[in-house]
Amino acid sequence: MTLEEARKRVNELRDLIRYHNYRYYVLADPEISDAEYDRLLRELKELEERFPELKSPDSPTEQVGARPLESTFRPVRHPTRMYSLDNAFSFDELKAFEERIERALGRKGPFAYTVEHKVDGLSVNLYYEDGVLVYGATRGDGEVGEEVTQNLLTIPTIPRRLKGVPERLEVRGEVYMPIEAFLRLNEELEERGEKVFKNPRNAAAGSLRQKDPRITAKRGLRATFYALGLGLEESGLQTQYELLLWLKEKGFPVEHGFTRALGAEGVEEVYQDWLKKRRALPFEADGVVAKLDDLSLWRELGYTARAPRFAIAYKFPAEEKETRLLDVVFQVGRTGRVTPVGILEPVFIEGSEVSRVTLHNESYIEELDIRIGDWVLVHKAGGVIPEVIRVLKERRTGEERPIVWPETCPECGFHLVKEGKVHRCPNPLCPAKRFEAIRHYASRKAMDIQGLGEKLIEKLLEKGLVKDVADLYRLRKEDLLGLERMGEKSAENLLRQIEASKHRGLERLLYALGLPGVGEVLARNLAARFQSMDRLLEASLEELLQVEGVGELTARAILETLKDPAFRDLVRRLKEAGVEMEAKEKGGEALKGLTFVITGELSRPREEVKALLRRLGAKVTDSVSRKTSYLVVGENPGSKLEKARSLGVPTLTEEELYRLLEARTGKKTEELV
Ligand SMILES: NC(=O)c1ccc[n+]([C@@H]2O[C@H](COP(=O)([O-])OP(=O)(O)OC[C@H]3O[C@@H](n4cnc5c(N)ncnc54)[C@H](O)[C@@H]3O)[C@@H](O)[C@H]2O)c1
Ligand SMILES: [Zn+2]
Repeated sequence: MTLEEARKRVNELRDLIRYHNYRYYVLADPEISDAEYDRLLRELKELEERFPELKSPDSPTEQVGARPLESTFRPVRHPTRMYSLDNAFSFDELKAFEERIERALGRKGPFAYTVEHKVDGLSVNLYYEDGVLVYGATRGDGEVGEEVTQNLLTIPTIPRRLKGVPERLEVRGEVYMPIEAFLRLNEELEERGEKVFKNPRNAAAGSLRQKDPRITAKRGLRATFYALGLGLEESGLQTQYELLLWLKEKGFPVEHGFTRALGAEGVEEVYQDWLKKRRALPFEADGVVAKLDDLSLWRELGYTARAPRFAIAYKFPAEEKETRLLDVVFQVGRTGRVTPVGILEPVFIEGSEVSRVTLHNESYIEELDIRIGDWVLVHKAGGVIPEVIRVLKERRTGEERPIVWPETCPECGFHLVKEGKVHRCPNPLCPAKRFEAIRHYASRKAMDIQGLGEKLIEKLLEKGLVKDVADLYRLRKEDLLGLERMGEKSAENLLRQIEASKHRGLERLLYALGLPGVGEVLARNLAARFQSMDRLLEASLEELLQVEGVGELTARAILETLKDPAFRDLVRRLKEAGVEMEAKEKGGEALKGLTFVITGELSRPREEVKALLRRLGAKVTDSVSRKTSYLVVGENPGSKLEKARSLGVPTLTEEELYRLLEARTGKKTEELV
């Protein structure tokens, strides 16, 4: 390659990468996979190394993320710069990283590292002064980010006040969307026929940068922290390991798995171990991060324009394979929604065969512009979920056929109804709905009826022994013995399992009944709020909206189901069968961990309010301190108000207090006192 050719390619690559940076960082809507992006960046890096005269400080290889655009958010300059991380994709590259360190320090390894999960989210910087959170911001281009304090404050685990910390402190970490919340959000979007998010990282970025923090609040974001900016020196910490423990002690959520390892070999061992356990994580991890443990070495090594020299991201494999879309079948789910599923020519990806891939909904198909017969690029999102990255349109022959939605339900033949971009089977007795409903009800995280597998459910439905989940409780041994391959013993076992499932509690029952949009977490939140099925059946839209994690759409859909006579009948029959309908976790501690102080006159006797707060698990004290969670301010407040203001303690009017109680307990204040 001549210099001129290299120059041309370098310019092309820079343009391309800048475009993808914009899609990824600014729009949170990438067009290509991370692996494809990484390949472009790598090619650029290699060219710049081969032709140093082409290096330039404004090359994407020298930059972090992207400078935020003019937007609704206030730009903030970070007190100290934020960086990205260099990557290693193999053990050899990891060793090369350690060798670079050896050369730079003029000392032989192996060195001690702290190894952490590389949580796939977006980095944020929290800035505290005198222990009080002043603002939180995104990384942006490392120098200037966007202030997103209100949105960050919807994450309940982010501490607002700290004790015993340096006067000026920056705490850095990752905001992410747990996989469960991500799947729920996408299901909600699918139900609405809207565009789904490609992965939890984009969903997190899109959710954190919402104009309306109330929307952010419904998205269930979480955060984990792992670094300090300002304040690191003053903290007196010696190692990264200590730093993580320190963060934890100060009240920050810290991803728990972190560990120490010696040398590249030690890091490799942790990596292999975590790679195996990756599927069990509640969040998506795209690799591990190894950081030199000894912080004094950080000072010696310093940073490149883009990344620290003392740390490396060792990425998990992200295999991508080309294959063909052979056909599309249509599946009917519990809610009757029809989901297109792509049938692929089987390919092996990261250890298992992939032959089916969800195509989500009509919007998704339109956007991908995918046709039957197309060549597609496929990977496993998060190492688990097969996903089409892109259609290889350049390989089209003209023989490809558009995907045609069926007019009728593939299971029962009912005419499908179309609501916006969502196709639905309106038949309440559709067998697909029944099968799915029973399978879900019996599943491990729901009522956990072991032994009630798919084959058996099919047989029970075929023989007409059950029509819905309530019928499970009417099964007798004779019924079961009449089934193929069902012995005395397994029949008895199954009946015992069914019996045991009566006592799982409201939390599990709500999940098991498959209320629209209600996953495990939401089921628990609903149970905590309403405590009993009877209370939930009477819930209003407003009450539902107050439950953490319930969005407008979910609330409406839940309400509709609760009012549905068929649902009510099902609940009645389950109750008659002896299925428990009370929450296992009692809501008596709705205010646990909070400390209140009251000033001024309230509309109720102060003692009554105090007693109420205490009954709900809160502490009530007489003077305002940094420990106070809220100062309740009545008429003619005293000096406590000033004190609270000077300490940055949040205040509540009486009205606001009652709203808080209602939100936490799901009960009107009148019902509580
Ligand atoms: N698909 C696309 O079009 C596209 C475009 C731009 C970027 N990307 C992806 O984004 C990556 C670059 O993004 P980046 O600059 O945020 O870097 P990165 O994600 O490769 O790694 C750096 C980041 O990791 C995060 N991190 C997570 N856990 C951490 C821990 N325990 N310790 C320290 N940091 C931790 C931090 O946010 C840090 O900034 C690329 O490698 C690419 O995969 C994709
Ligand atoms: Zn049907």
